Amino acid sequence: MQEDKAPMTSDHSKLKIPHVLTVAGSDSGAGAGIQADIKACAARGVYCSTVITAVTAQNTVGVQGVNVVPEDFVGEQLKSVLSDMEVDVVKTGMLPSIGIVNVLNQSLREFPVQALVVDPVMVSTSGDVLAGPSILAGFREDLLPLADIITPNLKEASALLGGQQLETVSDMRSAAKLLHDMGPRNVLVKGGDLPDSLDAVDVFFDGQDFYELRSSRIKTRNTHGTGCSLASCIAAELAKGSPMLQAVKVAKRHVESGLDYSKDFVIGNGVQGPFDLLFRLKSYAQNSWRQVGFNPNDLFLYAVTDSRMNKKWGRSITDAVGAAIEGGATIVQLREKDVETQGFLEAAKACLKICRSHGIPLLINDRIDVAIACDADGVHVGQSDMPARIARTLLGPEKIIGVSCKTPEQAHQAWIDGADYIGCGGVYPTNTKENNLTVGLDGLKAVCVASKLPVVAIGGISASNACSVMQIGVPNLKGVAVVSTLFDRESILTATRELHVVLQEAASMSVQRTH
Ligand SMILES: Cc1ncc(COP(=O)(O)OP(=O)(O)O)c(N)n1
Ligand SMILES: Cc1nc(C(=O)O)sc1CCOP(=O)(O)O
Ligand SMILES: [Mg+2]
Repeated sequence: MQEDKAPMTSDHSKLKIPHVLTVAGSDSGAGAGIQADIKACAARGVYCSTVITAVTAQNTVGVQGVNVVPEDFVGEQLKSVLSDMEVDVVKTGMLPSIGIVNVLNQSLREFPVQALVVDPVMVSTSGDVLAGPSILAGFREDLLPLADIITPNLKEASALLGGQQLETVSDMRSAAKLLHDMGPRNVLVKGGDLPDSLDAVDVFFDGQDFYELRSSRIKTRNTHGTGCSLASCIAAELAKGSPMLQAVKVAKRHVESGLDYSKDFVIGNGVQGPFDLLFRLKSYAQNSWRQVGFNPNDLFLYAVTDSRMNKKWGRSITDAVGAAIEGGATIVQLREKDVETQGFLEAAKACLKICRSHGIPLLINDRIDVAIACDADGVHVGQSDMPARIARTLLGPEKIIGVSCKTPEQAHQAWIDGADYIGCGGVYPTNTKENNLTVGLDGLKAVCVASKLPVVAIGGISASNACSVMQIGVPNLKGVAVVSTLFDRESILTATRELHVVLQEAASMSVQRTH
């Protein structure tokens, strides 16, 4: 042992991460199996280790091949993880041989865990058989009695019950009861394939009470992996310490949202596509997988909307935003102070469409919730709004965050908090924002000089004074943000064009000065 190395410590009290071990097959198409389990646990914020029982060649068409991992090596993987890594919950998926069922059984007796979730995978959703009838006996005799919950679909429940037909919710209740008699402490019979059912109904039985868990049926071909993901979400919630029914309900809701978010994905040519539980992929649904990121030059002509002005001139917010973009606005902020949340969200979605079609970023003033709900490009917050640091946590690393600052200290804090730019004002007195402190050109300059972030000037700026603002001679002042100059005018298009011309002239003058 090297003398200068710090001794290993076994102090695990620092942060115990909930841990699910999934014992399942690999799905090369990554919709189901081990891949789905890892995604589900990640989405639920739980660590996931893996024991691979088989490697399958599969895609959206079906299963083309299965290579079963020798049972000794499954045992070796189980021992590696269970002997060392403090697993809370074991979740099983594809167990393709009776030998593997036996090895698992022995391992669980040697290394007991808090809970065992058994998803009795036998037939893939494409109809391919993943575990033959010989395994049924192993399931029934060895695994079900150890399980805290089993999660069969209708076909699997029927197979475990010797081929009994299950066609109604009442059949599902009887099946849940019979399966419960085989030893598991809880049973969830999934009714996704129930004929003539408008809702998706699952029956949960805890040995005493039945619960019919209903949700609306989401029309999509992308359902491959829902079973594995549901069982993994249940395991993840149990690992966090949730009671069983609560874990099942949360998992079901999570899978439903995943189905909804990924319902329009086009992956593969087969009849059944994968769905994805990593919600951030939802932005794919809006085609916003374009490269994202903040370009400080976008602050050049920053249009900030105002619902009162639109009302006064009798125009819709979408017309206002469209005209500002046509006139040369390079970024748009929706600052709708007196609209209700639902109206704001609808307006934001409509404006986002227009902005995306022109490659113009759209930010939301104050309302992080609305920005998240419509997947806007970012937010602008002031000193008494949601702190930028928290906004960053909520919005993630890619979204744009702007912060209003009137002093160098605030500018420094905005940088520490992970903001992308600073809005500094009021440069001049303004009627748009009540009781706004005017900092003047000197105040603007002091903030720009202190700021490590790009700055946009705001407050009382118009085509007649924008040139003086841009000429204060600091390289990180990137543009002006304006409300009334654009939106309290008869023609937004003309007003934006006028300001754009002035800003371009100011920019070319500053280029001439530096040469
Ligand atoms: C670009 C830009 N700069 C400053 C502000 C003002 O934000 P805030 O101080 O939060 O005031 P309200 O706009 O919320 O009244 C801004 N909106 N945009
Ligand atoms: C929204 C806002 N913030 C300001 C600040 O000083 O932070 S001034 C302001 C209003 C800007 O409107 P107009 O362009 O009509 O003067
Ligand atoms: Mg604000």
